[in-house]
Amino acid sequence: MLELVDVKKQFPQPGGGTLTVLDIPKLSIDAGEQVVLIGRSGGGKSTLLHTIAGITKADGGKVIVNGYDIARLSEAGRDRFRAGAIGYVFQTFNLLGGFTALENVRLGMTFGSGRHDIARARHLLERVGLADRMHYKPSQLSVGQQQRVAIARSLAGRPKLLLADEPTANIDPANQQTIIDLIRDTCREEQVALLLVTHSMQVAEQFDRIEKFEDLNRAMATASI
Ligand SMILES: Nc1ncnc2c1ncn2[C@@H]1O[C@H](COP(=O)(O)OP(=O)(O)OP(=O)(O)O)[C@@H](O)[C@H]1O
Repeated sequence: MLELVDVKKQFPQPGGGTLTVLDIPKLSIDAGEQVVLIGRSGGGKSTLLHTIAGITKADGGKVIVNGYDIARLSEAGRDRFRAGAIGYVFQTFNLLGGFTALENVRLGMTFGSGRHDIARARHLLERVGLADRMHYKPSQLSVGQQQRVAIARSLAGRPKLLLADEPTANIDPANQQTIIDLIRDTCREEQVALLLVTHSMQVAEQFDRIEKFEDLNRAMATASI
């Protein structure tokens, strides 16, 4: 369902020169598989997730999601493809502050199917335990509840792949495991493949497949001037 081949990404640096952040010969994830990615801070894990999602365009190589090489698509094409095939859970949730939980989840469907499936939005919010908070805005929700809305939104467009970038980084320890369980269980139920980045070994050890970023990536973020 996901296959990366010789994916490269460089960034021009503010002080001059270029930083090679990604040089990944190969990474594959099967349909419905759950993979955890660990690695040192600043190594390029978020850049990898952005590249898989098509938020960032790879400089070279293939990023094949569901049979399509998104590295060959235009920015608009990547945006459309992402909306229909990929869910994303951000560290900082990225909810729209002016909209309720239900509206945020419905907006997650807009680009994918072009339809607002209100029943599905409600179902997802019920699934993440927010049946009684659907009409609350993000500022009226706890941080953990906001992340639950973000999880519901990420699945709204019926993605085949969910990318979760340190989804518990801003959650208090007592609620971290609940969020991890929620992501893993809903992915299983919806047969969504999962690639989850974490700094927590306690979280990583729960996965059958642990990938170390340093083993995947030849670049190791060394600057060349
Ligand atoms: N748009 C950009 N322009 C220039 N450099 C960038 C850009 N985006 C990321 N970088 C650099 O790429 C490197 C990798 O960043 P990235 O955010 O992918 O790391 P990370 O592994 O996700 O880190 P963390 O675990 O701390 O979140 C960093 O050194 C960062 O400064």
